Amino acid sequence: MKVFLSGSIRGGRQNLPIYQQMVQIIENEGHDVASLHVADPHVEENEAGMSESEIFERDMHLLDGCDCMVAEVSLASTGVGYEVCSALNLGIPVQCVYREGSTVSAMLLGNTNHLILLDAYREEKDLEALIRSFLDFVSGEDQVE
Ligand SMILES: O=c1[nH]c(=O)n([C@H]2C[C@H](O)[C@@H](COP(=O)(O)O)O2)cc1CO
Repeated sequence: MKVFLSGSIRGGRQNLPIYQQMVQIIENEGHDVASLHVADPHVEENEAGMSESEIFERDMHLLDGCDCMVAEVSLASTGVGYEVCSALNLGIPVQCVYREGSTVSAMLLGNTNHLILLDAYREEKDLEALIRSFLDFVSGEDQVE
């Protein structure tokens, strides 16, 4: 599957190691991350030559080609919120993961859309099982034969 990883950029980069770990988890499961730039420590320098609309169009185009989204929502990021909402509007299933105790928006926590799954993790090591379970569910691998 093609997976869109969504994570904060201008909302703060302090969780970059978590985004990098998420890429590893998704790739180890045999899937492709369409938005590798989110986990790139040099994303802002790399994209300095792109206009704001080029960044927006590139991401929306990438999202449109994805089977699902995994979003890290521990930090408040306008772009992540926009991407989650865009995925839901496109009918793309979204897993939102966040560290326990984070201040997560009610627009996510209170969202009853059947395509959104919210999963809190206590430690980074808990992420792998959560993400793997979501990817298996979306790809249909956990369905009874
Ligand atoms: O330079 C960028 N490149 C880019 O791909 N994005 C997308 C991907 C991220 O999942 C999300 C981050 O949004 P924000 O920058 O508002 O935290 O938006 C966001 C920016 C900057 O807003």
